[in-house]
Amino acid sequence: MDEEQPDVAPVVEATADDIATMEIRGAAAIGDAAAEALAIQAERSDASTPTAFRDQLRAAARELYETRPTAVSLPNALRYVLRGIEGETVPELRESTIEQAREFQADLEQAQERLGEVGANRLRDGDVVMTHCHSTDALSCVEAALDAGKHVEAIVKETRPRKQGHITAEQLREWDVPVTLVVDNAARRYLDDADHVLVGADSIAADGSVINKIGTSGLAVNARERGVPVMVAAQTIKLHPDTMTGHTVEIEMRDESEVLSETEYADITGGDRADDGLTVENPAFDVTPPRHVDAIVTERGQFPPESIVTLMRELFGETTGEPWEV
Ligand SMILES: O=C(COP(=O)(O)O)[C@H](O)[C@H](O)COP(=O)(O)O
Repeated sequence: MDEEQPDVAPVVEATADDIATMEIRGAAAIGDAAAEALAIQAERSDASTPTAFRDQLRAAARELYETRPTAVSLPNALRYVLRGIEGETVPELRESTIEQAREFQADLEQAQERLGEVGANRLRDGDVVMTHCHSTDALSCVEAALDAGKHVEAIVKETRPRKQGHITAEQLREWDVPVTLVVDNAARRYLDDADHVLVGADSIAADGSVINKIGTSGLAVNARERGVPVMVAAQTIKLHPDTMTGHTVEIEMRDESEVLSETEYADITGGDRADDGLTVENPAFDVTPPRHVDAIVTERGQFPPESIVTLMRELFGETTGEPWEV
């Protein structure tokens, strides 16, 4: 008989679903939502013993962890909360879990602000940035530059297939930043008009490789060829500690329906769904090697990609592991 699964609050399942379906998207937002879900799990737990409480929390963390594999902000958020919990009784454990989650969320917000100030120092008055996908870490650099009185303009890549660039364009227009929206294939042409490529990250590996939205690596290669510096804005929850011990970052493969509608599929195959001659691949992220990155901007300062491992070791030591596993 299956061992009875510990009760997980419905809001945790709803949050996990929102992350998996990208209702909640972007590494920072995903980390924040995971911490929030653990806090609510703790608040609503009906556990009668400390062991039952911890079992429920681990089950909630596993459910959240299994949503999307690439943004390390998700496991880093789960580790931060689960590792910091103290207490002997259920009320003590409940309070400690909520406290840890709120601390993580506050740190996230402060880190993004500090990161923005560091990144803004790299932006001169009148600079043009080219963006890819939608990164709140990257845009915090633009916001800080605007707050410092600098004029910034943006060339925004739409970022197929889900066009997250539209979110970036909307945010920049709210800040009255002039925006030129282009299709992804136009990026190389418009690099001539850009002073920086400014992107975010889902994970940063120990060798300085940057895992971010699909298309980032090609943009970085073109930027290098055009002599446009590539700035990666990534707070330290994006550092992927498992890569210090040789693990690689899983690249999420998303559904073909994001690339091709049923109608388009039928048009191509003449309506023959059984046509196995058509394959649609939809990797959501790619890996940009450190040689194509000029600076990784964090809340702890900026780092050449080759030296990010020193910060990773300082912050994460050798400890990684998955405290949600029984
Ligand atoms: O690749 C994406 C989002 O991918 P998706 O839309 O598939 O989640 C973003 O550039 C990073 O997550 C950084 O975002 P932030 O700086 O906001 O953490």
